[in-house]
Amino acid sequence: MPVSDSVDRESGTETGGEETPDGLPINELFHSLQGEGTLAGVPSTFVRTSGCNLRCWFCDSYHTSWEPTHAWLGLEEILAEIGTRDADHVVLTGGEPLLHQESVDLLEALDERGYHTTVETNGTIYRDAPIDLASISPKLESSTPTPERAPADADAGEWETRHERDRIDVDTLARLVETYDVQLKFVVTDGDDMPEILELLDDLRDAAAVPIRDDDVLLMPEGATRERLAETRTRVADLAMEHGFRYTPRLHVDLWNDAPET
Ligand SMILES: C[S@@+](CC[C@H](N)C(=O)[O-])C[C@H]1O[C@@H](n2cnc3c(N)ncnc32)[C@H](O)[C@@H]1O
Ligand SMILES: Nc1nc2[nH]cc(C(=O)O)c2c(=O)[nH]1
Ligand code: SF4
Ligand SMILES: [Mg+2]
Repeated sequence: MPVSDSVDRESGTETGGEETPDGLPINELFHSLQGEGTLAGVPSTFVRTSGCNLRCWFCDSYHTSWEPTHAWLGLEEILAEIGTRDADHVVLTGGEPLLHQESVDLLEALDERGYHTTVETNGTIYRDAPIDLASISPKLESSTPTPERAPADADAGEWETRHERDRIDVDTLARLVETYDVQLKFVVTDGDDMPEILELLDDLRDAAAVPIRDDDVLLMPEGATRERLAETRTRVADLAMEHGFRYTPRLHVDLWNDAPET
């Protein structure tokens, strides 16, 4: 299903009202290899919902956050599309997929059908759902859309404040790590990001009733393009080795650069 370049129906979460029942705003749905994290390389079907409660300046899924577009698909339509792909792993991503109550229904239906589910989330929203891997990417200060960093054509104004206010919620993160198998996947540019990661891990380890292993912590280089990744990845790999955390590549960027549906 190609990237949607329009909005075919208003989403409740975007208008501040109730979500329209039975369905989700879908930006794209495609088959690829999981490009990030502990399951990198696994053939997977990606379902990308539209709409996000944050606005990272570097967001590689601009059409789900800064300029959200979608086609509204019913759950049965989404399941049928997934069924046509030859993969038993499904990655629910966005935007922020846990904004939508209907994501829980989709995850339940996928679980009933025997799929392995990964949810890519910024970790600011908790929902109770059958999630096999919660792939949490807490957003660091370096993601905030300051005037210097915000996309040139974007209406950044109030988003700088909202992003900074909402990007970290330790209690929600603790609940997620207590409930699900998790990976904590930090987007890193350079060593300046490390003190904040270490401090957040300290806070989270204090707050959570389960251990968080260094093995559950992944450093991922910032970069939506091959050119940008070439600048960041060696530095980030060195930081991972220095701190005893994992490094994750962005295989899809290496393979297909920033092409849609990859
Ligand atoms: C588009 S987000 C959607 C899921 C959720 N909103 C989140 O941020 O985790 C999917 C993944 O891409 C990562 N990401 C987005 N833009 C990136 C960039 N420019 N460089 C590296 N990772 C990026 C996010 O941190 C997240 O792990
Ligand atoms: N191949 C591929 N792997 C991914 N892993 C997480 C992604 C995401 O955007 O959430 C993603 C993506 O967009 N493409
Ligand atoms: S939280 Fe995820 S989808 Fe939202 S702006 Fe940041 S990277 Fe993009
Ligand atoms: Mg992506």
